[in-house]
Amino acid sequence: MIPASYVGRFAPSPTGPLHFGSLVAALASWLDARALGGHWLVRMEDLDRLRCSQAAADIILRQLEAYGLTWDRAVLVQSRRDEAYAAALDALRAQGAVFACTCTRSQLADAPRNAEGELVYPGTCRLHAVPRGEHHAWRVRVQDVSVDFVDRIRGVLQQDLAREVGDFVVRRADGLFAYQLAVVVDDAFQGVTHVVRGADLLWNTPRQIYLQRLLGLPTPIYAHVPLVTNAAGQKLSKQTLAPALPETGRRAVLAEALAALGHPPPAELVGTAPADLLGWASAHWRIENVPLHPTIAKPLA
Ligand SMILES: Nc1ncnc2c1ncn2[C@@H]1O[C@H](COP(=O)(O)OP(=O)(O)OP(=O)(O)O)[C@@H](O)[C@H]1O
Ligand SMILES: N[C@@H](CCC(=O)O)C(=O)O
Ligand SMILES: [Zn+2]
Repeated sequence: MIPASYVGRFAPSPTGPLHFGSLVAALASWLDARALGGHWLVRMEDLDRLRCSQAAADIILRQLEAYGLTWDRAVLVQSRRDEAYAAALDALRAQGAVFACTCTRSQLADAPRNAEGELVYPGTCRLHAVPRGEHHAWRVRVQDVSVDFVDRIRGVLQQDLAREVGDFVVRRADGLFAYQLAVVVDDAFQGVTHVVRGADLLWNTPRQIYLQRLLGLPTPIYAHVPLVTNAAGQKLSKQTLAPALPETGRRAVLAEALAALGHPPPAELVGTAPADLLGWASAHWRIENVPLHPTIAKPLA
């Protein structure tokens, strides 16, 4: 069934140019929006001012354009949205859903870790009614609930938030708002109905749904596409030195990205212009054909 109004989005962090892995995520999100007659938005997630730059944001937009991934409406930039995030934090404070945490990294060094290697907050500052000290983070008090959601690719998923994540940070001690809060506020602000993104973010989803419920915001429909890995089996990323998307040979790269998403173009279309490949792909897009396994090796990585 085609939704009455579909809004999708791609939300890169402008810490460097897009690589083949980010192209696969952007392409999946764009195709899903176009195939279902929706709008597709771009949001620059530049919360971390030190790691992000305007130059990288400009390059990303140029890369998306060059690969034919056109967006609707103006690009939303998170570094200009502090007021909205502060209002959301106030709303959480007003309902006693957050507490100030003064734990330092070293104090938390022995805390348990979850399967993703993330620290599970041991609850140290939960019971302090007032902040102890000036520099403190704000953490959401996670009740003993499990969050269920249906991923369009991965099916029904469930996470015991208290056990697997614990109270999580919504504003860091250095004053920066956390990704989890910003993404929830902005997805709602932009009217996003469908999130299609990489599986590296799969287990962030329950935290985001938890915040949406606390803030009275709608929950989008989620789909997480497989992560592209390099020859060493690592996620393609800036940290693993994934090369920037090439400026030549885009047709072949796009065909490779479509194949990674379970939509290899027919032989006669390989080598045609990006717009033709994308036209074919949006007409043939079936999210159920996206591979289910969590990673895909990039042949030439
Ligand atoms: N190797 C990958 N395979 C599939 N999707 C990916 C991969 N790397 C990033 N993505 C997706 O790209 C989107 C934009 O993320 P962004 O470009 O900010 O990547 P990132 O994870 O910050 O990259 P990096 O790890 O290179 O810093 C997200 O939806 C993310 O899930
Ligand atoms: N900016 C996030 C992605 C946000 C999202 O798609 O929810 C990242 O760098 O991975
Ligand atoms: Zn603490």
